[in-house]
Order: sequence, then C-alpha cells, then structure tokens
Amino acid sequence: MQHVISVQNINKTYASGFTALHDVSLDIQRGEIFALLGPNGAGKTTLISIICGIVNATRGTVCADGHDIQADYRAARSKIGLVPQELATDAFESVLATVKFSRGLFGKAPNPGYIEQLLRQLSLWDKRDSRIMALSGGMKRRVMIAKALSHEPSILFLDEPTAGVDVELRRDMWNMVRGLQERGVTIILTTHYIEEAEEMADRIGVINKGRLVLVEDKTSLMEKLGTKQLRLHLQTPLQALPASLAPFNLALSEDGQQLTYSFDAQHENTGITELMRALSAQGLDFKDLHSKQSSLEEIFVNLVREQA
Ligand SMILES: Nc1ncnc2c1ncn2[C@@H]1O[C@H](COP(=O)(O)OP(=O)(O)OP(=O)(O)O)[C@@H](O)[C@H]1O
Repeated sequence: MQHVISVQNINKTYASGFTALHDVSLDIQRGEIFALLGPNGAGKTTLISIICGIVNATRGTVCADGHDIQADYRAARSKIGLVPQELATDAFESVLATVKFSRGLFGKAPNPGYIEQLLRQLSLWDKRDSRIMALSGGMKRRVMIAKALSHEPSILFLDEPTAGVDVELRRDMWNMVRGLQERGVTIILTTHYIEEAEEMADRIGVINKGRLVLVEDKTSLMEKLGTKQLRLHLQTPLQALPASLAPFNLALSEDGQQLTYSFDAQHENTGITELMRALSAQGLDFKDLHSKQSSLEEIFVNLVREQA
C-alpha cells in the first residue's frame, strides 16, 4: 500500500528542554482513517503540528504526499487540511469570507460552487453572512472544518474533533469523515475517546509520554491484545473461593453468584478445560456461562499502565 505520509525518526525537544517526542516513526496509508490515541500530554498535538509544518522537529523527517514538509513546505502543506483544537481567525469576518480566504491562502483559484457545497454540507450556508464572533461554539467548530477543507486537501487532520461537541455535530462530523474517506481523503484524528477510535478508525496508534508504543490494524489489535473473560453463573452462591481453584485467579462477585475467569484467547491452552474439571471436582454447578472480548478501552488502559 502506498504511504501518503511518512514520518521518520522524529524527535522534539521544546525550548524549555522538555522532550515531547522520542524517535517517532509512522507511515500513514492513503485513504485510511488513522486514530492517534493517547492520554493528556502524550505528544499527539506536537506530532500532528510537526507533520503539518507548524512546529519544527528537532530531528527527523516528514514527507506528505511526496513532499518534504520543511524543504518543500508550500507543496506539502497544500495537500493538508488541519482542524485544530482552537479557532484562530478574525472574529469580525463573515463565515463565507473566512472560508474563501483560507482557500486563497493555499493559492487555489476561487471555486464558489465547491465552497457553497462545503458550507451546505456543514449546515453553515444559512450562516454564511454571520460574523464568526456571533456563532455558537458548535458552529465555530463547523467553520474550522470548512476552513480546513476549503482548499480540497487530500489529507485531513482532526485534533480532538469531538471534545466538547454535542451529539448532532459529532454525528455530522463522522458522516462527513466517512464521506471524505469514500472520496479518497486520508484522515488522521487524535482523540481521548476510545470508543471513537473503535468506531471510526481503520488503524490505531497509541502514543504515551512521547513514544509511539503501538501501531496496529484495529481489528487485529483487538484480536491480538484482547483478553477474553468467561463468566459463570453459579447454581448455588459461594461464600468464598475453594483453595483448589486458586490457580485460576477467578474473581467471585459480591453476591457469590458469579465467577469470572480471564484468559488469553490467542493462547493454545486457554485453561478452560482445566477450569471446568476443577469446578466439577468441587461439585460446583452453573446455570449459565458466556465469554466476552475486552474492549479497546481495556487494551489501551493496560498499555498505558504498563508504560507508567
Ligand atoms: N511550546 C511548548 N513548550 C514546552 N512544552 C510543551 C510545548 N507544547 C507542548 N509541550 C509539552 O509537550 C507535551 C506534549 O504536549 P501535546 O500538546 O503534544 O500533548 P497532547 O497529547 O496533544 O495532549 P492533550 O491531549 O492534552 O492535547 C506536554 O507535556 C506539553 O506540556
């Protein structure tokens, strides 16, 4: 698969002496939705700011759509749309003027038809003559997206796109992201919301303390790292776990009616057969059992905890 972005050995030490990124390398495939997950301060914004040419790396290179972000800044940047966390724009300008101006910044010829379609898609057309400062927070977010897409970029970065937005905007945003992907646009988003990555992304990268600790296809990540849990509902409640069951590290629910066994679904020997034998030897009957895959959230929390 062709790489639309290639990040190689990026290090970033801020003037304060703080190193926010340690030797980060990452390839983004054309047309994918890539979610960069990480806790506060992990280095997500720093990394995307470097890829977008807003912050200079201390070391390393970034290539966007075949252009080096430093040596060939204008060409690289014209391929990229960035929806930042904060809106930095002239509050006195109208929506339409702001979005048209953004397009002009990238040296693109005016295209009123495209801008109208974009504003309609983002439910901003009726507000096109409103001043930015008169808009609600959600509408300002929509303007940020319109600005980022004004020059028809082939790569779109969304930095924490749904932090603090309402359900309607969140839904519109994801519909738009899917529509863009169908048209071949590559999307990279940062998020704290694991369910967002789980729902939207094709691949997931986890960044923690400035290090990219994992990059993986979402489905295989969930299969590979996910432990499974087997829940057994007992026929008769237990007061305490019998000593013979200790090797299985079972969790007994407070009411004594449920036993939970965690196992590695990828492992050849899951230990389930042995567990069943041990339960039977203890004369423990159960009335129901079911198994459950861990969510990405559990995987993520475990990864970040391991690194702490
Ligand atoms: N200009 C700067 N000077 C010094 N340190 C900085 C600067 N910008 C960011 N940092 C530090 O670098 C680290 C990474 O910050 P960054 O904003 O990239 O994290 P993040 O993962 O985007 O966090 P959040 O999810 O909170 O937005 C943080 O510890 C932050 O304090």
